[in-house]
Amino acid sequence: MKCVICLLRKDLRCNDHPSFHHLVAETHGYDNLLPVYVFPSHQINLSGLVQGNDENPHPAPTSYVGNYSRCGPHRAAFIGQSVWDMKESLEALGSGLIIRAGAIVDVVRDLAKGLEQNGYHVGAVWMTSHEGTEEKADEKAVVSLCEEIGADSKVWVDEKYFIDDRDLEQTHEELPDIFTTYRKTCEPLREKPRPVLPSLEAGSLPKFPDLSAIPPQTRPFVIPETLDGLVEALVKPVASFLENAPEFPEKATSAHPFKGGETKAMQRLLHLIQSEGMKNYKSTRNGLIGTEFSTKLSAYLALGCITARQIHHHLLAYEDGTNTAFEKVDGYGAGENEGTAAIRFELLWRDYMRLCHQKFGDKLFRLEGFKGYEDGNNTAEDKKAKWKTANKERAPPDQSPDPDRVAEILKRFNAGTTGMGLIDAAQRELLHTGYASNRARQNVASFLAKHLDIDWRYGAEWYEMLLVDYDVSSNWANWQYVSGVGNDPRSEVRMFNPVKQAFDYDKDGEYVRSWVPEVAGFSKLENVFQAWTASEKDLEDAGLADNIMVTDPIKRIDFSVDQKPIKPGKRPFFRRKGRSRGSAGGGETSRESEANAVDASSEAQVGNGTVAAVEVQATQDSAFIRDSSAAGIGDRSGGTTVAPIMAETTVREEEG
Ligand SMILES: Cc1cc2nc3c(=O)[nH]c(=O)nc-3n(C[C@H](O)[C@H](O)[C@H](O)COP(=O)(O)OP(=O)(O)OC[C@H]3O[C@@H](n4cnc5c(N)ncnc54)[C@H](O)[C@@H]3O)c2cc1C
Repeated sequence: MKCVICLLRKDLRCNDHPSFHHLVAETHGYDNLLPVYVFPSHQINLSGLVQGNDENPHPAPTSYVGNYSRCGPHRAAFIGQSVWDMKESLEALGSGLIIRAGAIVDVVRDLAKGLEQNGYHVGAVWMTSHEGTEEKADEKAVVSLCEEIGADSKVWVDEKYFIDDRDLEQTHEELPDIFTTYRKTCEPLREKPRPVLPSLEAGSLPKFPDLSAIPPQTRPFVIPETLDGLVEALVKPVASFLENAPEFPEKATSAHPFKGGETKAMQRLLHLIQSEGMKNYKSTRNGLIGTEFSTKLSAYLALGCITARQIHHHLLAYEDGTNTAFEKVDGYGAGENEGTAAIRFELLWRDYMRLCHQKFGDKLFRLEGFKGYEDGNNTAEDKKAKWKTANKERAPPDQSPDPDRVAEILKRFNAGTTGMGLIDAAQRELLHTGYASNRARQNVASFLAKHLDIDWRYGAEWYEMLLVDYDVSSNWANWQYVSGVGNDPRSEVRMFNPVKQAFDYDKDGEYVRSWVPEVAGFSKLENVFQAWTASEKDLEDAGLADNIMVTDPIKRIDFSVDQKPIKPGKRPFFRRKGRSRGSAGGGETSRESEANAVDASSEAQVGNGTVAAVEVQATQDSAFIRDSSAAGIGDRSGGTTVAPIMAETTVREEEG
């Protein structure tokens, strides 16, 4: 009996799955199909799956710069749920899923050998292509193994993206370095995705092999027999990742309480259309609190529980009025609207991040980013020297702040005790829930890379550990973008003012108050967003006078809503050294100006016990002149002339 092994990785869905579809719709010559998922030892800590007193033969996978776990508890649970859902869905279709742990190629070798011994000939191993150095190495290893054992191999195109790779206008090398230029080659976006593949019907897949013929999981691992058991085993070794982590605050709620899997992904998608979440997306996407402000589809997309074209397809049905399930929704049958267009735009960003990864390869993980050291006006030495590290071996002898201080800052950055309210709230939300909004992520990345000048890869790796929706391309390329080493054409001058951002996007301080309960009692927003600005009395009343966020904030930003610098008298623990600069008013327009102007030339030193000068003064208005005529849906900048000192600080955008 001829069997094909279908190795699943980040394609954890039954529907709109090319290789399953092929097995149902085309002639192929396989009698049996064995779907397999392997928890990969190089990315997930497998110690919780080890039986008895045996030892895990694989070292705990940790990151390169920060030595953090590669996959933390939130994503470990989400992956476990997604795999289990896949198993149940395949069983409902009359097939099944074998779950294994270890090195992918070893698992495939063992399975192929055992199946051959039990009367099944493994004719082929199929897998879907995924980005990532390790993913590519696994693909190569499996292809070599197939050559060794005389089986065919096939690496399928990853079809979970918006525009199919085969329909792109350009090769990887030709990919424009500016998103807008790329986007223009794809318009109109609504016409670009391929149709979704037909749903699978029960009994349509080739037969699952006899269970008795499938070799068991090799020692020392044991795969639990229940979902709860599996999730517990995956989470256990990585559950504790931060000493003295702040407690989950009583008043905070997770924006991402969702469970993994194709079934949940589809439920979420239908809910988003039926609740008008998609229609209203453009105006709500910058929210910070609750489940409804953006789609929360990212984790499902990252694991391939859903494809971007499935999202598009359902939006089409709503826009074209072809699915009565949506007939009561405002805008049914009325064509593309602002919200649905904006979703497509974001999905294209996701495509673009992956294409950049393909174009630049391992530069994705380098400190100097896609840009490299030779780009721009600065020398390679200047560029290298900008980045502070906690690594004593790599730090130059005169690094300021020194590596110990950087290590301390990083601990506080990770724990959310920097004293910068928005950043602390975002970091605490992340560590408790595995999610933070795009707005919060941009601010966090900008804070680390542009305000503190710390090697941005610490942040990217921390995100890699904690994000439930971690995706190698989206995470690292976004970190590069915000850190100014990636594909942001105005990266040198663009940075976020996290205080102004908090005033703009957390208007009542609800987000910061809920995740940083220490500051919840302050009545003035500026105190909520930077506790050190509170009066001595208010600090005493709040029990914060000796709190490190007040006595040693990592950064102080001189910002007030009335555009007046904060008076020195209001800073009880703050010795002002420098003169802050004023800024010209300008006025931001629309969603395009997503960040806010700061004086990049008055950048701070990282606080060093004794406090640095007042580094940044920002006003509510940013000082740039905008030609808003160029901005359309999705365009976040339009043509922009940047004023000499103050710079526009939009997010992720685009050509000037
Ligand atoms: C520093 C940083 C790190 C990030 N790391 C990741 C990551 O590891 N994985 C990830 O999926 N996204 C990442 N993003 C992008 C974005 O923040 C998330 O996709 C988004 O917040 C997820 O929430 P959502 O699904 O509700 O998004 P929505 O606002 O509902 O957007 C819809 C979908 O569009 C895509 N999308 C939206 N914004 C972006 C973007 N900037 N880049 C790429 N795709 C986007 C996502 O697939 C998202 O699910 C990162 C952004 C920043 C600034």
